[in-house]
Amino acid sequence: MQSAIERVVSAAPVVPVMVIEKLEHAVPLGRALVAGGLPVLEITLRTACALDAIKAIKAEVEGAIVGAGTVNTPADVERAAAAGSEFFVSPGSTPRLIDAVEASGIPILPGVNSPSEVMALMERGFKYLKFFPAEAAGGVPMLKSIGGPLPQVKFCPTGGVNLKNLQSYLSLPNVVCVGGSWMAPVDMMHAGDWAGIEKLAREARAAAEA
Ligand SMILES: O=C(O)C(=O)C[C@H](O)[C@H](O)COP(=O)(O)O
Repeated sequence: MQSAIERVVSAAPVVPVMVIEKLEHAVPLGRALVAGGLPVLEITLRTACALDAIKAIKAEVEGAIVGAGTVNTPADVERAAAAGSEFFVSPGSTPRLIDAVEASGIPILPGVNSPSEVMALMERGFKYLKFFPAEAAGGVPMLKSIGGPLPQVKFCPTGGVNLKNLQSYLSLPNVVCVGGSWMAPVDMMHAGDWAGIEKLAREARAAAEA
């Protein structure tokens, strides 16, 4: 399972967190992000059309690696798996959630923001975790501190990450990629500004590789 999530977190340095309000936005949004160099897509289960959006992007967006975010309960695991999610992301982690994910056979990036939470998941064999909410939970200094005693765990910081601070996270030895919603703004989706979203994705990728 950890090699499966490793494939996901290694595929792109920045993971767009997508809140899709209209199903017809899903495919053009996915295409814009992939064209901008961000193939790993996290579709949050926060909206009514999220599961259909996952299905549509998987069927129609070439090159996308499609995952579900906001996977909070065993029921979420079941419906996100049925929609064809290739990976899951959760804001936090509970034993019941992790049991359900393990039974599904689909890899997850579970959310944590404290050493005890990291250690609980290390006991279960996890090496890749989401650090959430990254900025509010201590940001770069917190990840540096966790990396002292627990260097074997790698993180995808998400929550308050943006074009300005992403390099400070990616330069840490225990950060493998970052996530964020800034390159998929809801107002640009409603305006159908897919070229603008592709440009934001391209900028994010370039900043991550600078
Ligand atoms: O929806 C989820 O499952 C989450 O866990 C939260 C998201 O990862 C953050 O909301 C993204 O944060 P921003 O980039 O600051 O918007």
